[in-house]
Amino acid sequence: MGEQKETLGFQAEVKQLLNLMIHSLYSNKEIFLRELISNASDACDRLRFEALNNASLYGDDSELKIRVSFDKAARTISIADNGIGLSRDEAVEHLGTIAKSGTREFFSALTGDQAKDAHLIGQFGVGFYSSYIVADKVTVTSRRAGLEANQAVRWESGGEGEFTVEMVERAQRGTEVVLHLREGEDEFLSTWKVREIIRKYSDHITLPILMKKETWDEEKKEQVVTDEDETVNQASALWSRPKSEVSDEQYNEFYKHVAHDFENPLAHVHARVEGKQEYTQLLYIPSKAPFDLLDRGARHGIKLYVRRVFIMDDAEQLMPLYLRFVRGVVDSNDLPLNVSREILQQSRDIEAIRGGCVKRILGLLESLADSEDDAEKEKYKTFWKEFGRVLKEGVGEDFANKERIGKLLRFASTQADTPEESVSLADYVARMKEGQEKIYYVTAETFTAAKNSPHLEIFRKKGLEVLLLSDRVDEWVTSHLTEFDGKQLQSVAKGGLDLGKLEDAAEKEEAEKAADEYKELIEKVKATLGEKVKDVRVTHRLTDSPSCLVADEYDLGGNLQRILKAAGQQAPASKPILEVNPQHPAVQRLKYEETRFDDWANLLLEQAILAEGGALEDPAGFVKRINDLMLALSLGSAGK
Ligand SMILES: Nc1ncnc2c1ncn2[C@@H]1O[C@H](COP(=O)(O)OP(=O)(O)OP(=O)(O)O)[C@@H](O)[C@H]1O
Repeated sequence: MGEQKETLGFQAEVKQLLNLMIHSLYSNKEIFLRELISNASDACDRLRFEALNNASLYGDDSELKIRVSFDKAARTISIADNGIGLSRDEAVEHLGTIAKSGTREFFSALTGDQAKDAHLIGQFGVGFYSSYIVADKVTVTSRRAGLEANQAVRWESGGEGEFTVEMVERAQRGTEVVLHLREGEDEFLSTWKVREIIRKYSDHITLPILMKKETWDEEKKEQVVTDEDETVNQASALWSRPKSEVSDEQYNEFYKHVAHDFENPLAHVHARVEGKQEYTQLLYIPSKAPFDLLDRGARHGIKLYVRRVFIMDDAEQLMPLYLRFVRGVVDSNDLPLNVSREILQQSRDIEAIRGGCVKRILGLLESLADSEDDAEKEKYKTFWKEFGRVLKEGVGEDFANKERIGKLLRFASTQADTPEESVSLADYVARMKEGQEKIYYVTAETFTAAKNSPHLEIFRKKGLEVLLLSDRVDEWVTSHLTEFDGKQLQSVAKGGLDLGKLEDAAEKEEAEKAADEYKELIEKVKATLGEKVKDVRVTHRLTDSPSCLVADEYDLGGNLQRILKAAGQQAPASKPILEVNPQHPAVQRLKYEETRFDDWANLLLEQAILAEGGALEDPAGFVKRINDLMLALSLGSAGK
């Protein structure tokens, strides 16, 4: 003991968040209670988990509960739990900083527009700091499980940049958060009001939430608080109730608790599985992607319970990475209570449960995607916009479900020519032309680059649809999903273009003639470009552009090579094939060019590289060539 009260500063982000939160969330102020009860419940869950290996942490107090009370005279409301508690250092760390993944993204997404920012804050997680919406001072007194009574901590702050901490005595383990209400917030000093809020937002909490009972005092002619406890919530695990007894609102509130989200989920599935493995699953798809969606190391959202006892958060073995956005609860009847992460990793039972969860989620997505109902269909669109990029990873990750995932994919295509990803592979196949055997796609770094790719010219001319892929992960998708519904997926920028039955005899003949006629020129270009290309040939793909690059059938495409390079990975160097268009005047005149043949040949290559979004090895050389040629042309015309 004897440690002096210390004053410390909040991390800059906390100050900013507090400010924003008080203003943007005021219209929703009662949620502070939900957040504090949620934290109290998490703290009890954490204690139960640590106590699995160290039962002495319970001391003589093993009935976990949450108590909400208020003091009218002092104008305070208090939320107390006998969970894991906080040590001094933990209080300083957890209640003074934000240590979440996605923090940077969150702050850079803020707009200054209150309505929009309220949304973002909700998505980011409001938690403990939401106390300051209604309080102008918050006092947290806490004793970590396992520490002595004199090792408790008192944290206090007016939420304006600084907080104090000091060591104090506390008889019981756990945390009490006392809110000193702001002027005008007296509505929270009513049993009736507080009970209503708890029932609305926190009914699903599995621990009892206790309040003192109130009765009517005849003499005083008013409600008085008695000494008797009553449990305000149902305090039974929501997922263990039959579906018919759970309302949509209850499902939604439970979601907000498990997912630490502010908004309603997009959809949920609730099922009891019987048979070899018995378990209950209540799984949700959020309506918004979290800030750290693309971070494959970010935390997962499934809580594991065994026979209603909380075992762990973030049970990554229960969901594959490509479904890392799913939130919810799995409650097993068969796993041992002392199951650890290590055991989970090798458990066959877990594998079966995980397989069941994946099927359930894919089924839920299919039901949205295939629904006749417009609202459900709209949900699938929202889902795809938020999480499509991640679901795509599944094509390579989950071999067993590859086909099902394939059906759920949505792409942009030349059909609408807009960036909106709305075309399924089944839609594409249904629209395939008579005689078309393959599903064609192009990959590029951006939608615009894909849409304007010279490789599409012949496809546009013939009215053949091409999928326009511009996500990085699309390269991964197409390398794993090589077939759909018996049709091969074919890059329009790879290999020799064989349009098969789509080409008529006259076109074939003309192409052969051109190849013959240009043989000599092609050889000359090839000799000029030397090591820069793998081959040069006459194209079938172009109608307007003079040249384009293609990758050999089994080589990496240009886009993939650039992605790998940007990611600092060693890509096997493969050289492109240059295809030139004999219909183009620039190619035709090359037949007669002598003095500047080298410049022209290089330009054919360089513009093809630029058109597909590549970088030139010698940009200065390119600029010089362009200028020389422009000069030569203008001199030529001036001389006329
Ligand atoms: N009642 C409590 N008992 C023990 N620790 C607590 C309690 N309340 C908060 N904490 C600690 O403070 C941390 C910060 O809480 P806060 O509510 O700000 O964020 P969070 O619960 O981690 O996430 P979110 O913001 O998404 O709710 C918690 O992660 C926890 O470690």
